[in-house]
Amino acid sequence: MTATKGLEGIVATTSSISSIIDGVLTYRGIDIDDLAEHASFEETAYLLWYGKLPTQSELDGLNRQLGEYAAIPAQVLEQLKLYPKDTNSMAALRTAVSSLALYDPSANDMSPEANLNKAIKLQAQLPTIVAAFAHIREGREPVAPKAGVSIAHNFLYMLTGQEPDEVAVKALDQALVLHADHELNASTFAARVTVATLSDIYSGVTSAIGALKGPLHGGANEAVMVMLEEIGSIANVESVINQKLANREKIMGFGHRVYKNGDPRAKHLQKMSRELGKLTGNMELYEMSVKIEELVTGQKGLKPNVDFYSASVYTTLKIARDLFTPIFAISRVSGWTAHILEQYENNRLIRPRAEYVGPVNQKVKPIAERG
Ligand SMILES: CC(=O)SCCNC(=O)CCNC(=O)[C@H](O)C(C)(C)COP(=O)(O)OP(=O)(O)OC[C@H]1O[C@@H](n2cnc3c(N)ncnc32)[C@H](O)[C@@H]1OP(=O)(O)O
Ligand SMILES: O=C([O-])CC(=O)C(=O)O
Repeated sequence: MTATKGLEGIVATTSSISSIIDGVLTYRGIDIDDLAEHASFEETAYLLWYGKLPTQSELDGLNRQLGEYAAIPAQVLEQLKLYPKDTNSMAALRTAVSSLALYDPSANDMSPEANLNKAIKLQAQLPTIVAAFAHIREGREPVAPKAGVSIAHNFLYMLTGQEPDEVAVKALDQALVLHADHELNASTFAARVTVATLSDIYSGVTSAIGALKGPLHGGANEAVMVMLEEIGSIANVESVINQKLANREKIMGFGHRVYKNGDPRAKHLQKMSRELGKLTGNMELYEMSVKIEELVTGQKGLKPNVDFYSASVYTTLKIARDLFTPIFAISRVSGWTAHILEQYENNRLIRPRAEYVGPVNQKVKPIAERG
């Protein structure tokens, strides 16, 4: 038995949800480039759950459900008010999602219909939790969700209490499409491992949020913004990045376990970052990002991943840095839940082996003789 560090190259399951083949990402066989240009996030979520794009009446039905479920239980809202105000926003989301299960009478109903319904509920409720926490930690009352608008629109509305402009809604909607699923990434794997014990969907999504939080995965989008802030201005990019590379520090938002020739999602986010910069008359974050890319790709051959340009996109949309990873979760919960449903459909416990490298033939010494 020989271990493969980080399970690199190990094929751990079959799946018909998303694929990465020769650097091309598809959801249910549709190229991400096509979806990013022509599908809304709600259509994309439907595609992930049901395996096909919705007709207009199916989409209307899903939107109605999302609207009905968007309010979170009053108890969860009250609990959010008890969290320390400086709670990490992903920790708050993880805890709140876990507690949603306590107030859902169908939490342990394992029928496929109940699980699909809970997937839609989770999709509807995550944005409400994230926006509510953003207000509560500042001592403000949360803004209640409204029905009849898209998830992107509703989220921006709940965050600011004002009607968002169309450009911002469109940009966020496209970012949500791009982040919705990604084969067997770490958080999706965590979700599948959890539910493969036949634990409930809330446990699976709670595990996934915990895995997404780390800076080697979803947490990288926030870490990219920390780096951009540390650099401060375009004049400092070269010296700071060269120093980091010389120190063999990781440059956040670069590199990928699967893509070695570039992440197909990054170009969409780069374009969005450029267009939003132009529209707002402030191109500095975009220009700094392009310069960083030139240096890192030039010197290390590493390409930007999905997290790199999303940092400048969200900042230009005036979203607080520590909400970037929760926004990733708002999108990825569609993929996590699609994978959870797929795991339940054809389940087997996920239980790999470990290659033992510790001491052998040890004995229990009397306590007085232990060093
Ligand atoms: C949504 C997402 O999860 S996308 C990924 C988000 N994460 C990040 O952006 C964090 C920065 N990137 C990384 O840490 C890595 O590239 C990962 C975690 C994404 C992939 O990691 P792995 O496949 O395990 O690659 P690994 O860490 O082994 O890197 C291979 C080599 O490239 C280097 N490398 C990889 N990424 C980077 C980076 N961002 N900056 C500098 N060097 C890097 C490593 O130091 C290593 O060099 P070495 O062989 O000289 O030691
Ligand atoms: O697939 C991965 O390893 C990470 C990633 O890009 C994602 O989850 O979107």
